[in-house]
Amino acid sequence: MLIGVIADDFTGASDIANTLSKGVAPEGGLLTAQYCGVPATSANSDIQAGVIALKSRTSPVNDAISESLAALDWLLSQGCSQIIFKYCSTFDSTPTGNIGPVAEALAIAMDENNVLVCPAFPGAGRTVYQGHLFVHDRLLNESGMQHHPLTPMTDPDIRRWLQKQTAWRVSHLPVGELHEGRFAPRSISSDTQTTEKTFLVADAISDNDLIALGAAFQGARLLTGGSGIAMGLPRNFFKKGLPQPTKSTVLSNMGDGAILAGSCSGATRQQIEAHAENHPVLDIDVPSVLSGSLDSAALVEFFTKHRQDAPLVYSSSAPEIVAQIQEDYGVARVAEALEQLFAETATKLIDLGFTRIVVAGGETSGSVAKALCHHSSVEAMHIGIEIDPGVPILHLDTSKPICLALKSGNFGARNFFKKALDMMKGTA
Ligand SMILES: Nc1ncnc2c1ncn2[C@@H]1O[C@H](COP(=O)(O)OP(=O)(O)OP(=O)(O)O)[C@@H](O)[C@H]1O
Ligand SMILES: O=C(O)[C@@H](O)C(=O)CO
Repeated sequence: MLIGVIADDFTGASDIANTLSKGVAPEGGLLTAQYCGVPATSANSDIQAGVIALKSRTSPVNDAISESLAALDWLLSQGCSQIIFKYCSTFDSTPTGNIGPVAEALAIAMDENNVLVCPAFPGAGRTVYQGHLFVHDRLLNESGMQHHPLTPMTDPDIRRWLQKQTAWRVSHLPVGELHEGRFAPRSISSDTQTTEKTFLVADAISDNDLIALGAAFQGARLLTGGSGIAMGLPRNFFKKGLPQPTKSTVLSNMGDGAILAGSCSGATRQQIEAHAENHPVLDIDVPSVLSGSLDSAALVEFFTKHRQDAPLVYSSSAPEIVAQIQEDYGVARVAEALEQLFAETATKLIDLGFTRIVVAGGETSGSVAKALCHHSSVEAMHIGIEIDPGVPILHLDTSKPICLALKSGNFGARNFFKKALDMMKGTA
């Protein structure tokens, strides 16, 4: 294993696994596997990039640090020479969040003093300019992310937000300097290294910027960012003579499909609306879930009844409704109840012969993927074709074919759900 990734959620993990697996033309990418948590056993020897999916994005700082360090130990023991800490391209965290503390802990463990920070993912509209994060043409705090149920992003200046989470110095690598070629390959970790512990927030407004950063940081043992930061990294290994891997993930005899949406993000809500135009959908009544009168049996009944018709069940609601529910019942209690409901439902569906499961939302995907991996006794998922930017088909490493798509809340085109199920069947 050459590159190891510690991802703070499951959709983010499949996003960066997709980037590493695709690489950039002409060389392409690495043979990549995604793991549900820290594996208990060693990776297959042909795997070149390993992505450990944690569910630590909203965990307390100390828990996130210890899980991330355990992931680091495993990745280093598999031979990785470069580690990426993957967080969200919208830098999802709170002022007391764990991105800064986890990055610090990993840097200390790896003896790195200057650590890159770059959430940019231009393919999904996320760019960093003058240290500020944009989602398409809006600043982060005007993009809808200011209403996120768990991590409302109210400041677009990544330097200022990160500085709230860390005592390390936070500095800036302006895109102008990158364009002027002032970051010659390999120069960053040698020439500009300072002994003062520093996070370098890098601008990146295009894929080319990320590829240039990948070349400039090829000597870095630790990088942090969104999935875009991995774009330029496989090339560094191919340039050193790594042979291109053979990849084969085949879709055949796939069973019925189901869609579970727990994301309240704008894009997911529009995708649900689009899907509802031609497919059966069920809106979960959250208070009934909390009172115990609505459970996974009811959802399974709905899915079974409509199993041929791409059925979708969702809890997603508008920000004001989510805020009210959270005020009435508590943020954590609602999240836990819904995530458990989705996870239980998904495992029951697998037992009933469903083999294509699409999930929307990072936290929601985390509970569903963990439950399915546990249920099927697998640790690894292989990376298949990309459905929409940042969302690949994942193949569970089981004897009977099971595919998953874990969609980040704001990813995907309007017709994502139908497209995903069709692609998983091999008919799109
Ligand atoms: N109607 C609702 N009311 C309150 N909370 C909800 C509701 N529906 C979902 N949630 C919770 O909100 C959280 C949504 O987070 P999740 O990570 O799944 O989606 P997301 O943030 O849109 O996705 P991503 O992290 O990929 O951007 C989950 O914990 C989910 O259980
Ligand atoms: O970076 C992103 O936007 C996604 O991979 C993600 O982490 C959302 O949960």
